[in-house]
Amino acid sequence: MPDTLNVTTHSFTDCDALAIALAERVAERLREAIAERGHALLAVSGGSTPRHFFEKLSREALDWSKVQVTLVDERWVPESNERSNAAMVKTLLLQHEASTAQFVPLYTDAPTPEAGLATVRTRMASLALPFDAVVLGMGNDGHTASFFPGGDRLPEALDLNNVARVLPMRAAGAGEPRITFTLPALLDTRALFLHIEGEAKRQLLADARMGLGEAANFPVRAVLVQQRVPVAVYWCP
Ligand SMILES: O=C(O)[C@H](O)[C@@H](O)[C@H](O)[C@H](O)COP(=O)(O)O
Repeated sequence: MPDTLNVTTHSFTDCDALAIALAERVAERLREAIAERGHALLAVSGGSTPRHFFEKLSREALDWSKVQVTLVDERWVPESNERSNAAMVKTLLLQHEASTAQFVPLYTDAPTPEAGLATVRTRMASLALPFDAVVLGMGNDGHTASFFPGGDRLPEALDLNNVARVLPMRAAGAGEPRITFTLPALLDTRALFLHIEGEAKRQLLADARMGLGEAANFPVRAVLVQQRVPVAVYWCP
């Protein structure tokens, strides 16, 4: 059901149905890209929400050897750390059918994201942009990717005229330093999904979209009000 010009919400009665539907939709985009261009590029989120979606997507039959997978953002921790998004993607997504996909990490072994930035930028320059699908999540504080409220480089990250694709980000609510694709980089996609679960996030997203109260300043609002690419919200209770 279209909510506004740019946001369409797909609501599911249970989260298993959502994971199946989102996996099918993303797989379809990847197959189309491979048919049209010979390769596909997918960016996914970390955090806890996408786990079930990753498992479903990993079983989708397509030529995964032609797919590059990266993250919309990463916590600056090695893969041995349980908070590593890369480790989760490798375990839950790059298995089964998807085991032959090429993973392009945002993390390097530099001590900080600032110190690793040049290496990450070089690595990301090899991506065959635009993305074919970007799957965002959202935190309870209204962040998406690493666009955290109060983030030290938030204005730069949300600046639609910024030519930088990746930026370090530090914020009180982030847990650890982060590295993130910028908003204009993430909007350079053929399909944009926002996957959220639970009533609290549904309400928060609705408030952010309407610009109500505290949510008017939540970074996720920048994704909802931009007019570059339609947003498909996938929600389950
Ligand atoms: O590294 C991360 O933290 C994510 O990429 C982040 O942007 C995530 O999407 C939200 O924090 C939601 O996280 P949950 O799914 O755990 O609520």
